[in-house]
Amino acid sequence: MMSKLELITFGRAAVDLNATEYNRPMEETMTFTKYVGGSPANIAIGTSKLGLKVGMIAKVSDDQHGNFVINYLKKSGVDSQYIKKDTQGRKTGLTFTEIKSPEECSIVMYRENAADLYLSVDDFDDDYIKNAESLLISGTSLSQSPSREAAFHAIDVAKKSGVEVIFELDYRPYTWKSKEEISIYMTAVARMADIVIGTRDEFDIMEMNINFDDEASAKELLEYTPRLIVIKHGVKGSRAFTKDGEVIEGTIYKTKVLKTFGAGDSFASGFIYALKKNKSIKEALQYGSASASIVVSKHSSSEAMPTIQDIENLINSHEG
Ligand SMILES: Nc1ncnc2c1ncn2[C@@H]1O[C@H](COP(=O)(O)OP(=O)(O)O)[C@@H](O)[C@H]1O
Ligand SMILES: O=C(O)C[C@@H](O)[C@H](O)C(=O)COP(=O)(O)O
Repeated sequence: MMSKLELITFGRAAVDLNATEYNRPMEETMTFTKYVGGSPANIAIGTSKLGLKVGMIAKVSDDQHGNFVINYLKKSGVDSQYIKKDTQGRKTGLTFTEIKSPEECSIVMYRENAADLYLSVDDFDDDYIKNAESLLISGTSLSQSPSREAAFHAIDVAKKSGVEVIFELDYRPYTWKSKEEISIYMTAVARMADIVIGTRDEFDIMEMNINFDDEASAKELLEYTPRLIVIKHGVKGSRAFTKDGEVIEGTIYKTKVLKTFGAGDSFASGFIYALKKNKSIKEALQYGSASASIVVSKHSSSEAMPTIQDIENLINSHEG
């Protein structure tokens, strides 16, 4: 029997096509390099590379792109038995990235009829979740049915079995129908989760621009299930808030930035790994930040994920 999974990520496994030529708009970019992408897939790869036992629940296209994603996840050590192939011809999502300058990056997602949003409750076995330590849900999987119901079911199974639920807000402005819908579903899951991670902008979207303030956002959620809220602020770092009123500041490791995307998924990977290894929240923020610093200096969001040695070398080189 397989040993217990420490983490299952749920949702999008897709393809990133990152501009090979930097410092130009997408209109003028002629070549792209292909990587596995999709926030939950990136986090599965990142945490697996750090040494956690990780599985993923996802749905990809039944074609060469789906094969590429599954093969890469397997090669990265991610248990892929519940990465299903869509039987109705739906496609693996594609993300094209533009690197105009290290500070000016953007992404264009092709997600019409994306296979991951058709992940359904029939695509996985409840026991798979029951036997894991943690389940990571990405906000995008809530944007459309049947993936939305599948996510709520997965959370329900996790909660009934004492499996920790981590919610990565992962807001993408695709496939949602209205601001109210985003807020309703994201808030419902955030209130049920044990740990919530998101950028300040993502909290603003979830809250429909009510708080604009980390303390207020954290206070509101900490009255429900969550024990830990992490609010990220890009180059300004991050802040963690605990149920017993602790506020922990996370700083950044300055680096030569190649592109800005990938920071969130690598941060989550380092942060979750450190928590699993019983590091303090302060240390977990350092691991997340070091991991992100390494990934923003490289070309991809998945292949660039650091090893534990890379992260600890970076942290140690700044000690004192
Ligand atoms: N330019 C950067 N240089 C070094 N670290 C960065 C940089 N941008 C982000 N990070 C790190 O990555 C974390 C997450 O970045 P952020 O941009 O807030 O998330 P997201 O990528 O999800 O939008 C930050 O809290 C910080 O630790
Ligand atoms: O999540 C996606 O589908 C796209 C990602 O694979 C892409 O690399 C990206 O945008 C990463 O973003 P971030 O980690 O949230 O900065």
